[in-house]
Amino acid sequence: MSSADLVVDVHDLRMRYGDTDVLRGVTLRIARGEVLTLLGPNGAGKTTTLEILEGFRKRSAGDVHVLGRDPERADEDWRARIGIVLQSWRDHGKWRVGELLDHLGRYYSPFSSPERPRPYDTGELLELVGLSKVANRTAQRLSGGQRRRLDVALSLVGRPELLFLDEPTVGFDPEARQEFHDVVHRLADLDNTSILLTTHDLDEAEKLSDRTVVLLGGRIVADGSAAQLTTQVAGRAEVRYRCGDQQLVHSTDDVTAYLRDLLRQEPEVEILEVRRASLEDVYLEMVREFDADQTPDLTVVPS
Ligand SMILES: Nc1ncnc2c1ncn2[C@@H]1O[C@H](COP(=O)(O)OP(=O)(O)OP(=O)(O)O)[C@@H](O)[C@H]1O
Repeated sequence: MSSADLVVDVHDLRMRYGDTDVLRGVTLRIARGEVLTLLGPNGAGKTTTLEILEGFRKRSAGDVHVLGRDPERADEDWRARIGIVLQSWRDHGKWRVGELLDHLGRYYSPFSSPERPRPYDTGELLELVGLSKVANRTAQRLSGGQRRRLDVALSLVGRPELLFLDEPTVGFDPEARQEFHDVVHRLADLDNTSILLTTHDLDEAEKLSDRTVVLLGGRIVADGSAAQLTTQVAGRAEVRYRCGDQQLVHSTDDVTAYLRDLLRQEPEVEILEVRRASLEDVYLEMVREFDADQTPDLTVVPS
């Protein structure tokens, strides 16, 4: 990957609060258009990492480049290219949703370019986040889920190249969550937006991201697509099927070969199901091993 394709390039990032080392050498790269989920238990240092990359927190050591710049020394021009979900608009609850987006969007006009027109057209943005019907409602009269969508809309108003989302779907109902997932997919596909998100929802990580990294003990202990992590860390899959009146279960690490033989030898097979370990199974196993003070199975998949 050339450095021009990298939106985030972090090497040996360290963060110490008092005498506690929270990040102990994080190395992480994110490519343009990539959606990456950062997983880790409470207190692992996810928010700290995001805040360092956003330029809101000074790191203790390490090299950090975001959109080619060191966030600690970046200017307004750089800031206009990243999207952060803030809740500061909540001081402006009397504004109507559409007007608030129009108003804050004006800040981004000087940073517009032919490839990336800024700001986002308000109508399009309202449509994208599913707030068109409440465009004329004041922000303070929105429901909790709608407020969260407005948070996201405001982070997108400058059509960011890189978007940071810290636990974006907390408090969403299943439908809002699904709609939000569609927004993330559209941003990555249509606008080539790179997205770094944190979540505690493993299903969400699996559905949304191209890559998942797991932060444990201040380091990244696994890095790969959900499929890579589940196959390489968990390995075997379970095949269940019914044959006559028998229900059978077989564990294998070569599902394709096993199924080929099975179907040749047992034409009566029905209700066939293949189950691989989910990302959640793999992640919980890593955390359990870590908590038990064992070295987790450090499978690092080269990106
Ligand atoms: N300003 C600070 N001063 C001292 N310690 C801090 C500070 N900010 C965070 N910490 C500590 O650093 C650790 C990592 O915190 P951080 O918020 O980055 O974790 P997290 O992975 O985002 O957790 P969560 O999943 O609970 O949001 C925690 O132990 C936290 O108490």
